Amino acid sequence: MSGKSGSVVIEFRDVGLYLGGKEITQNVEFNVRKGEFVCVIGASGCGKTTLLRLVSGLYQPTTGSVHVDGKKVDGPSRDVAIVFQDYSRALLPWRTAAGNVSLALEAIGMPRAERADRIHALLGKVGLAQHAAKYPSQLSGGMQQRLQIARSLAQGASILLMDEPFGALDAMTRQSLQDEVLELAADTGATVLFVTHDLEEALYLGDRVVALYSNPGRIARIVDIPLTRPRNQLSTREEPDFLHLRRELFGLMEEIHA
Ligand SMILES: Nc1ncnc2c1ncn2[C@@H]1O[C@H](COP(=O)(O)OP(=O)(O)OP(=O)(O)O)[C@@H](O)[C@H]1O
Repeated sequence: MSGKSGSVVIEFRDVGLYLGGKEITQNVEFNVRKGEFVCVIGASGCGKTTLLRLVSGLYQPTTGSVHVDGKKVDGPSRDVAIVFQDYSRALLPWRTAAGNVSLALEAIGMPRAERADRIHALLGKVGLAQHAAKYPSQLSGGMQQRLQIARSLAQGASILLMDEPFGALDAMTRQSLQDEVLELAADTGATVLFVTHDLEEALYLGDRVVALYSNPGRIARIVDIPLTRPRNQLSTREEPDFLHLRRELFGLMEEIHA
């Protein structure tokens, strides 16, 4: 299903950003709705990560504004979590899976007596209930990613920002993690803004794809992805709509690079 009709949760309102005297983004304007999965693509250095930093409050726009749940972003918020590519470094190695989730609950001040149930429920939600006592080094990459997501949910985040999370992985692992993320997003109702270099990954995952021009980063096109869900690594990638959109986006990226 594409074109989610929920309320708008992320709004870029004519966002411009200068850093160190350089114009990094210009006139960026788009919305992401509740539960939507939006992918951002574009050449290296075009400002994809910058958009995530603007949503997470790590950067403040020079002009325009970014809003989350109708509120102007002016710093980090618990509603928004960044899922890092380097799973192993994002988790505390000396804490078990349960301990890593507990940390987020401790941070929001949840009393100890309530924590165990909540940890169990969150680990269950991401399919790690049987691995609560394991340390991150004993978990696969996919499990570590799910643990990061459980921790994000524990902190109360309903918006996940993912920055090329599968960049360094082999094709098979990448595909299985793509499916895990889609399943988790569907199960939790999270809103996802996902940065990738990979056009086909963007098409496979997204409800919409935002393609950026470089220097400065600005929107080239926003494309709806009307492919049915759940998606399937074989059949979705063979659908005529997928192939058509792939051709269209490749053409667009060639134009952008020309
Ligand atoms: N703190 C900063 N000061 C000055 N320039 C910056 C800063 N942070 C990012 N930039 C510049 O902003 C531009 C966009 O960077 P960004 O990391 O958002 O691009 P990207 O599209 O995510 O790139 P990649 O695909 O290579 O990760 C780049 O030219 C980068 O050099």
